[in-house]
Amino acid sequence: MSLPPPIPHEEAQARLLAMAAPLGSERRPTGDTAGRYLAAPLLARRTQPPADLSAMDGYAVRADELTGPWQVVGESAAGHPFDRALAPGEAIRISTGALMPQGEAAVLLQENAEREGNALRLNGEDAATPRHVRRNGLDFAQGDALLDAGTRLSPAAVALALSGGHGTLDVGRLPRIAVLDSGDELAADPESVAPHQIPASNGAMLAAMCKGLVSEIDRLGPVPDTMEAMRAALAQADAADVLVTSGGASVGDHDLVRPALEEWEAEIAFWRIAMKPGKPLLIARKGAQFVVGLPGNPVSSMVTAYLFLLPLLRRLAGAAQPLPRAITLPTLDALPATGGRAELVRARMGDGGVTLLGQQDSSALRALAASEALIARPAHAGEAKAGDMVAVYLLSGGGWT
Ligand SMILES: Nc1nc2c(c(=O)[nH]1)N[C@H]1C(S)=C(S)[C@@H](COP(=O)(O)OP(=O)(O)OC[C@H]3O[C@@H](n4cnc5c(N)ncnc54)[C@H](O)[C@@H]3O)O[C@H]1N2
Ligand code: MOO
Repeated sequence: MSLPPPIPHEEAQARLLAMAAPLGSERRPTGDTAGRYLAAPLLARRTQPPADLSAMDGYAVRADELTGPWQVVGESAAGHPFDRALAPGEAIRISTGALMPQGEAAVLLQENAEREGNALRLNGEDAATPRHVRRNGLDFAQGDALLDAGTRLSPAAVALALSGGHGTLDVGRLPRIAVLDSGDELAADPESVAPHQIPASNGAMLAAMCKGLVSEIDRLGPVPDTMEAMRAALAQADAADVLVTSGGASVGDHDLVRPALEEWEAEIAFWRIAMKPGKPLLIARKGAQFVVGLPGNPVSSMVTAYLFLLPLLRRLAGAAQPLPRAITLPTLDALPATGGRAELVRARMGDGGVTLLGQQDSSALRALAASEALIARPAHAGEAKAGDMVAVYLLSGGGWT
């Protein structure tokens, strides 16, 4: 069999994303949209703050009377405004977030005031100042652009949308996926594993990675290495927007994913990527459905899911920027020169940089579970010395999922 030459992973990512478009949108209560992607630009429906507010607890005074003394004539509490301008010599009690009185006014901090009955004066510390006033529209004004289409709704973005007067939001519809484990050696029950078997672990790992980006996950398999079994399993994947397979993607006699997909009438878009781990990655389409065929080795499966599957799901869910973002950090260890494939090296965060994990075999789950970052080394790179800057994807506490 003559094999297609492996393509660079950046090119493969671009080709995959160019094939995909957002699935459409649905309207959801804003409070339920964290993690979703905004389907349209969001404009403010109101101004925030809607009036000048006090930023501190204390007293509101006239802006032309910053040193007093004053007479306290009332109060503005949050939600209970004082509804007139101050006359000369007047002050009102004011709390943080409460409306300032009408007219130009300033705030005297409570800690800087001395009060006896309603008589109020400075206590020798700072005078009243307009700096403690939050001006009308400080955050945004009605009609301002708050968020772009395709933005991921972080918890803060949800708060912003609510503050902007939006009780519901149009967000991208989430894809439905099927995740298929394949291989004769896989045991479904990790507590009952014959010596010639290993527990099926990729499906659960992949499902966990996709959670939050999908509406439903159908788990299929483990599917034995026969065309009949594969045929039966694929027949159950018809409702999925994306079918994810792991294993059986390489060139062995029992690697049936590709022939089974072809028989299922999926069209192979590309197969084989110049990256380590992850060379046998396969992308196919059946009508509007995508197939992401991940390599079976657990590390290869995870890394290719991170670089291809999750970006595809994000794009389908409406993300404007679906790819993970690498940052640059010093490597604390020397790294060997690379060959013809880009390398994704499992690493941990160290003191002032990244440090590589000892076991880099693509079957090694212990090192994978310990990894907090992937160092991305280009193909044909020379040796890196300790202290050299390298591109890093953060998987833990900052993973761009
Ligand atoms: N002659 C060649 N052999 C191989 C090549 C190659 O280019 N030429 N590529 C190697 C690379 S790179 C990888 S990666 C593997 C991937 O092969 P497959 O995708 O066909 O995966 P399998 O052979 O089915 O399985 C590999 C490995 O992973 C274990 N596995 C599979 N599925 C699961 C699962 N759901 N849970 C846990 N573990 C799983 C499986 O038992 C194998 O140990 O091919 C190389 N070979
Ligand atoms: O690419 Mo395989 O994924 O090297 O083990």
